[in-house]
Amino acid sequence: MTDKPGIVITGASGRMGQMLIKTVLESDKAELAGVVEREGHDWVGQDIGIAMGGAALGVAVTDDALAAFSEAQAVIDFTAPEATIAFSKLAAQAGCVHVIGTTGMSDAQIAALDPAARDTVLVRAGNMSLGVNLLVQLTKKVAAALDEEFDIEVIEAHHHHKVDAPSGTALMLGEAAAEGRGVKLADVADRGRDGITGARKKGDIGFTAIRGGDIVGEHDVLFAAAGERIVLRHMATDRAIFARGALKAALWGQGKAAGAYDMIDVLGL
Ligand SMILES: NC(=O)C1=CN([C@@H]2O[C@H](COP(=O)(O)OP(=O)(O)OC[C@H]3O[C@@H](n4cnc5c(N)ncnc54)[C@H](O)[C@@H]3O)[C@@H](O)[C@H]2O)C=CC1
Ligand SMILES: O=C(O)C1=N[C@H](C(=O)O)C[C@H](O)C1
Repeated sequence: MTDKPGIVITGASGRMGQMLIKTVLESDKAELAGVVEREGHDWVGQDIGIAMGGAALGVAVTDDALAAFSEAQAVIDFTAPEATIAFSKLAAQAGCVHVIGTTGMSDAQIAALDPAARDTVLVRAGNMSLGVNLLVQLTKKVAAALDEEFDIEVIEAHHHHKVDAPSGTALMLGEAAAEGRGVKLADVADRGRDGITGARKKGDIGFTAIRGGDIVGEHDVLFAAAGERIVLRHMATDRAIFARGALKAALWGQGKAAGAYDMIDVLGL
């Protein structure tokens, strides 16, 4: 027994799940308390070290999330929307901080997290990296300084496995641009142009999603006016940046009052 917070990673076999497990194992501030995969996955029951192709770690992959959460202080969850909603209820029941990196959640799915946030600390962000959260603040500032003569476009690129578009990060950047402009993103978002779209509507915030190869995650916020352009850019080349941010959030959440938080709160930006 140590006094380091015990962390459970859900979606253990996923791209982020494996990165998160490595990050927790390398940390001297936290311990790996458990790993969860979905029922029927062939990793369930195996030692996580062996499943990941290394030495045994003495932590078995389980599909019993509540049992795993009950032995931990925080859950880091980069899975899928319906799984994340179910985990939010179990994390609240177990009294764990719930760090959510899952993207592609509808407004109704995000609202379904509210009851859990009344009982526990829930930190959710479409991007857990320091760089992107700084970019969010810069985007808000630049959008506030410019008028509608500057067309705002958010362009993102990701690997070919990604299932949701626009990315969670693109939506964070779009929200920041809209907030800077003093408008609601839902009123001005232009997503998925195709065919005879008509000319661009002044004040719209456009989104473009590129999918290909192994791109980790790239985001541009373009402010384009007659005669000049400003581009704010973040390029992720290593998923470790998301995992480090998520672990920071899990540690930050210890002892905090129940509620819904984001990475701007965690990073104090
Ligand atoms: N917020 C951030 O900083 C970042 C967010 N993401 C998001 O994280 C999510 C996962 O991304 P990847 O790891 O690339 O996907 P992935 O497809 O490699 O992994 C998802 C994992 O979740 C597991 N899973 C699904 N349902 C489950 C359930 N009910 N119980 C337990 N496990 C379950 C799957 O079996 C799989 O192992 C996506 O929504 C992605 O957009 C990814 C990178 C950074
Ligand atoms: O699915 C991914 O890979 C990523 N998802 C997040 C998003 O939707 O923005 C964050 C990062 O860009 C990688």
